[in-house]
Amino acid sequence: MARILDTLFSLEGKTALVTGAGGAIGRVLAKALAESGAKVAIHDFDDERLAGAKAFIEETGAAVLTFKADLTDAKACRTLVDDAHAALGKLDILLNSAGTNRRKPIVEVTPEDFDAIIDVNLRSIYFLSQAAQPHMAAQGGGKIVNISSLSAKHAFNTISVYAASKAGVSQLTKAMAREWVGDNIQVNAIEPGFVKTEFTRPLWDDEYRADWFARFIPTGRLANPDELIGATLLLASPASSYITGQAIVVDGGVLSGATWVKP
Ligand SMILES: NC(=O)c1ccc[n+]([C@@H]2O[C@H](COP(=O)([O-])OP(=O)(O)OC[C@H]3O[C@@H](n4cnc5c(N)ncnc54)[C@H](O)[C@@H]3O)[C@@H](O)[C@H]2O)c1
Ligand SMILES: O=C(O)[C@H](O)[C@@H](O)[C@H](O)[C@H](O)CO
Repeated sequence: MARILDTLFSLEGKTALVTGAGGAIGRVLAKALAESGAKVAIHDFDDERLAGAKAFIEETGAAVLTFKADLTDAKACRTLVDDAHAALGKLDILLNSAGTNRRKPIVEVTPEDFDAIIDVNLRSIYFLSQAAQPHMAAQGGGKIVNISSLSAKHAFNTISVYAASKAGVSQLTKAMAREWVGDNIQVNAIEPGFVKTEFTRPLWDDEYRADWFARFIPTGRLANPDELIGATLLLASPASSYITGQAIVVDGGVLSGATWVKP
C-alpha cells in the first residue's frame, strides 16, 4: 500500500542550503532534511563547527557539501547562494538558521552591537533570499524557511535588538511570501521558544532563570533542537504547498496564555 507520508513529506530529489548549520539547531535540521531525501549543502563561518556538522550529518550515509561565508557581507550572501546552486545543480530549499545575539540592557547597546545582530539575523536573510528567488523561480518553485524566534512576538529584557531583528524576519517572511507567490515559492518562518543549546546556556545554566523557565514554560522545560524538525519538514516539503507567509510558533505553549503562580 502506498503511504501518504512517503510522498507528502518526502524530499527525494530535492536540494537544500542550510545557513548556520554549524550551530546546534541548524545541524539537526540539516540532518533531518538529508534523512528525508534531500541533497544538502551546509554553511557556517566557523571551520570547526562546519566540520563537526558535516561529520554529524554524514552519519546518515548522505554526502554533504560545505560552504564558508560571513553573512554580514551582502555580496558573500549572494555568492554563497549562487555557489550552492551551482554545486547542487538546483536550489529547492533555503533554510536560514544562522543567527547571533548579544544580551545587554538597552542603555548599554552600542551602534556596533546593533549592527552586528541586525546584519546576521535580518540583513543576511534579506540578501540570501533575494539571491535564491531567481533560481527557484526559474526552476518552477521553492521553499524558504526562516528561523525566527518567539521573541518576534513576546518581548524579553536584555535582547531588544535580537527581538527587533526576529520581528523583522517574521515580517520579511510575509513580504517575500506575497511578492513570490506567483513563482510558487513558499516563504515561512518558525518561531522557536527557548531551545536548550549553547546559545541559551547563559539562561538555563543560571539557577534563578532555570527556576523561572520551569514556571513560565507550560511544558516546564526548554525544547530540544530535534523538536523543531516537525515544523521544518512541514514547511520544506510538498505538504506545505498552500501555506505561505506564516510563522509556526514552537514554544511549549508559552503564547497560549499565562499560568497563575499557584495553578
Ligand atoms: N537556541 C534558542 O533558544 C533559539 C530560540 C529561538 C530562535 N533561535 C534561532 O535559531 C537559530 C540557530 O540557533 P542556535 O541555538 O543553533 O545557535 P548557534 O549559535 O549554535 O548557531 C548559529 C550559527 O550561526 C553562525 N553564524 C553566526 N554569525 C554568523 C555570520 N556572521 N556568518 C555566518 N554564520 C554565522 C554561527 O557560527 C553558528 O554556528 C538562530 O537564528 C537563533 O536566533 C534559537
Ligand atoms: O536570550 C536569548 O538568547 C534569547 O532569549 C533567545 O535565544 C531565546 O531563546 C528566544 O529568542 C526565545 O524565543
